[in-house]
Amino acid sequence: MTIKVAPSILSADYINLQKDIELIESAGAEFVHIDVMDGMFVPSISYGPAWVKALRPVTDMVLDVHLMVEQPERYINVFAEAGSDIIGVHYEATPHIHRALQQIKNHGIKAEVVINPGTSVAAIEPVLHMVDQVLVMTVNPGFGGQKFLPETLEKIARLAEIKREKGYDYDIEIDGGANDETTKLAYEAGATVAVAGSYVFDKVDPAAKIARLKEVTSD
Ligand SMILES: O=C(CO)[C@@H](O)[C@H](O)COP(=O)(O)O
Ligand SMILES: [Fe+2]
Repeated sequence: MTIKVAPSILSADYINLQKDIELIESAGAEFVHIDVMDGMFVPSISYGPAWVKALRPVTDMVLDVHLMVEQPERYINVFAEAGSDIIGVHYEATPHIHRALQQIKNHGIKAEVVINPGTSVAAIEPVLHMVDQVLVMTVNPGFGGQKFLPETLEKIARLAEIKREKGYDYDIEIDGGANDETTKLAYEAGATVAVAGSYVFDKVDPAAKIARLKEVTSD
């Protein structure tokens, strides 16, 4: 088995996005990670549902939408209708995380709960039975190119333990500062999906970077 790779288009070439999408897909990436930022929950503003709609017909990769927005309930329907396969909502962004996850599932797509580095696994235990994926932020959200926070490894291991104990089958995704070294550590702790933005796109050969993430996690 190897980790599933989810390149984040936050670090892609927006003018030639289709070229980057084709490149990562042919290199074996399973997911494409779409970071939606509202300028409130995080300082940056990125892109909206029109991007998901535009990407849908040009790829078979899983469209993995990470909503970094306040009160994500306001936007779940439009992102689902745009063609998202997975929608992730932050525990910290709504007082109604259970309802937000239900709202995603009502569209017949996968629901993901996301936790910031300062949030414990215990906070989301009551909703783990209903999620398809848990995203452990391995940096504070808002920007690409930050350094992986090693203290998040403990949370990955705890989520893997709960998964085994309770017989859940959610994917455990990491996001932020992923490279060949940090992805290997996260994989060993139990991560099954790695988001990688700058590591994949900032260097000369994205396909080689994807292959490297697969190589360091093959067992
Ligand atoms: O959600 C986010 C940032 O908030 C990410 O998905 C970034 O796009 C990851 O970028 P790298 O740390 O891999 O450069
Ligand atoms: Fe992300």
